[in-house]
Amino acid sequence: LSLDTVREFLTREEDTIVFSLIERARYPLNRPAYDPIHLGDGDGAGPGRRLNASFAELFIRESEAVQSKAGRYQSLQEIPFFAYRVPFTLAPPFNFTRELYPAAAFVNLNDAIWSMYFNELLPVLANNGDDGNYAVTVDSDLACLQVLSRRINYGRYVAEVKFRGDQQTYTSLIKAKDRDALMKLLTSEAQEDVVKRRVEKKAIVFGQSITSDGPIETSVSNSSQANFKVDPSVVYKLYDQWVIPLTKQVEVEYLLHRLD
Ligand SMILES: C=C(O[C@@H]1C=C(C(=O)O)C=C[C@H]1O)C(=O)O
Repeated sequence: LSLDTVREFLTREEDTIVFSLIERARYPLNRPAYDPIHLGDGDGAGPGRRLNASFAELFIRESEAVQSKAGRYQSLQEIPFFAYRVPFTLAPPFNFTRELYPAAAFVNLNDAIWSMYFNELLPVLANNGDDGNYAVTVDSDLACLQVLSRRINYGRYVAEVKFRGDQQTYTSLIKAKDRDALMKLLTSEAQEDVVKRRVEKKAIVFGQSITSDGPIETSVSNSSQANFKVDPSVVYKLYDQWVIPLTKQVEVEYLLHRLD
């Protein structure tokens, strides 16, 4: 684990993030998938009874339960949005290397990622409309949520590398519980700028229609503005306002538990 290898990991996740956003943007908003479910008469639940969950939430819970049973969360890189008590895994056993400090490994911002995704990102990602394809739609939401969670909560690994690289300074700031100073120390504005410009470019390159003889666009021109499968400025904004700030928040929370 080095700063180069963790940054390589984050760079590769950008590809998955851009493609998962492209997939979600294919479908209209499909609002009923996100409304609380009302059970009808004759279902045994009483008339108009309201389940305190949406179709999207039920789908994600059930999907995660299967993946939990299959061992997805045996790797600390993966963190589910819901807690499952699954006593065994169906997967072949594997001894994952444990790079994280055990008492800090639990840190994650899945709740914040969940509400950011549904309240802020989804409304600008999907066009209004309803085509009834609820299962494939929320399956694409799950793909987005899983990769955003993995990327943002990977801040734990970034923080571990930075801690090991400057143990003395970090240790005194952690002991002083000085969040602001920790945030400042782990921030690299130059790196953030590289990340944001690169991910916007990936949205431009990955999100255009490819023809066998035409050129590949690498920037947004007036003629191409409306043609991208996901708006490159939305992807830039996603990183600028949420992905990077949340990753840094994970880093700070992890560091605050690094000496526990
Ligand atoms: C992840 C890092 O830590 C911070 C967060 C960044 C990000 O989320 O992309 C980029 C630079 C740093 O301010 C890093 O240094 O690479």
